[in-house]
Amino acid sequence: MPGAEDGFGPTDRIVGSIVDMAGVSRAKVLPISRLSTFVDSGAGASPSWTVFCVDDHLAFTPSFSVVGDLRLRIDGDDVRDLGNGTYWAPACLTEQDGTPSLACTRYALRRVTARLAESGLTARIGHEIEFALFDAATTEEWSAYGLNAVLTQEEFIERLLAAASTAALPIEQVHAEAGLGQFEVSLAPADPVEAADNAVLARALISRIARAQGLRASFSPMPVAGGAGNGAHQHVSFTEGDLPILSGGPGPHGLTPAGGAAVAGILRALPEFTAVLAGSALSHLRLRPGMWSGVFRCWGLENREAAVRLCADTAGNPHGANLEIKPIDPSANPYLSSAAILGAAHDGIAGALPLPDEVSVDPADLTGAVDLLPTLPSDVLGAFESSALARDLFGPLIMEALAAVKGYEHAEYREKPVDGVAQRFRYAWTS
Ligand SMILES: NC(=O)CC[C@H](N)C(=O)O
Repeated sequence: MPGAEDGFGPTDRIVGSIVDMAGVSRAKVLPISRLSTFVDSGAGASPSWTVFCVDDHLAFTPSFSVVGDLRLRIDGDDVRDLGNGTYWAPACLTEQDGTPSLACTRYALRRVTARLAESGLTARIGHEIEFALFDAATTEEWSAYGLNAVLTQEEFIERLLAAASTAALPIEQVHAEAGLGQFEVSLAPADPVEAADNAVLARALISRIARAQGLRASFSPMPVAGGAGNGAHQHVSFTEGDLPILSGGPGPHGLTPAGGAAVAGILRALPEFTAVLAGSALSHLRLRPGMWSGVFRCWGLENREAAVRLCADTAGNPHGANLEIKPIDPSANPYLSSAAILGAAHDGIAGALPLPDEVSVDPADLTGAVDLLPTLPSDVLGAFESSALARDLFGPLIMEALAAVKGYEHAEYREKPVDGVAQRFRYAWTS
C-alpha cells in the first residue's frame, strides 16, 4: 500500500477518468493509499455514465439505464504526477469481474490497434490540442501566431511546460492560433492508446493551469459563435513491418500502394464517422469552408482545407510522413476518433482501394467539385447509424450509446440560437 515510505502524503490522491460519448472526461478520486484497489477492483460507475450528454442529461437506451454496475480500473504503470498531490491515470471501463466492458472506448481503440497488428501494421498518432484562453489580457495583445500573444501568456506556457515535464507529457510545440486567445499545443507521436491518453492529460493540465492563473480554457469546437473553431487534429502514420507506408513508394509524394489505400479508406469513411469526429451540436459551426477544419472530403500535400493533409517525408518533418486528419474537433472522444480513423485506413488497405486524385488548390476554388462532409443532423446521424464499418469497429453497445447521445444533443440544441448554445457549452469540454 503506498504511504509515507513511498514519499506520499496523507492527502495525496489518485484520479482515474474515462471519456464519455459526449467527449466529456468523468472521474473518480481515491486516496493514494487505495491505489491497488483502483487497479485490482476498480471504482464503481453506473452504466449510465456511458449515456451522459454534454448537458449531463442521461440519454437512456435499452442497454444503458439505472440498473447494473461497472468499474473504472486503472493500470499502475499509467499513473502520472499532476503535482500538488494529485496523481492521474486513464481508466478503462470493466465489468465487476474485471472483464472489459463492451462500452469501453479505450478498449475499442485497443481492439482496432490489435486488428492492425494482425495485418502487420503499426500506427502512431500525434494529437494537436487547440483551446482558447479567456481573460482580459488575451484580448488586448493578440495576433495570430503572434510573438505578442505567446509573450503575454508566457507564465501560462512556463507553468504548462513545467507540469508537462512532471507528468511526462511529451509537448513538442506551443503557438498562438488564429482566434483571439487561441493556442495550439502539439504532442509527440505515440502508440494510439497512449497518444489518446496524452490528449486527455494535456487537456487536464491546460485546464488546471488556466484556472490556477485566473484564466479559463475552452476546448469547445466553437467557443464564441462567429469566432475561430477549435480543432483536435490527429497526425497519423503507419509502418508495415519496419517500413513506413506513407513514404518511399512509387505513388504521389512517395506514397506506397498501401499508403494510398489508407488515404482512400479514410476519405471513404469520413461521412459515416462525422458523428464520431465532429458530432456535437456546435461542431457544424466549425466544419465550414475557410475555417481550416478540413470540411472538404479530399486529400492534398500540405493542403490545409483538405480533410486529409499529407505531410511528406522531408527534413522539415522529423517524425517522417504522416496524414493530418483535420475534421476532428475536441468534442470527439479521442479513443473513438482514433479507432475510427485507424479502422477506416485499415479497411482501405484491406480492400486495396485506389488513391483518389489529389487536390492541390483551395478546394473552394473548384466550385462544387469536391464534396463537403455532412453537417445536417439527419445526414450525420443517419450515415453513422447505417455504417457497417462503425458497427464492426465499435460493436453494438458503443453504437447504441453514441447514437443516443448525439441524437439527443442535436434534437435539443441544433434549432436554438447559436450564440446561447456556444456560451452555454464554452467550458463543457474543459477538464
Ligand atoms: N492552423 C490550423 O490548422 C487551424 C485549425 C482550426 N482552428 C480548426 O478548427 O481546425
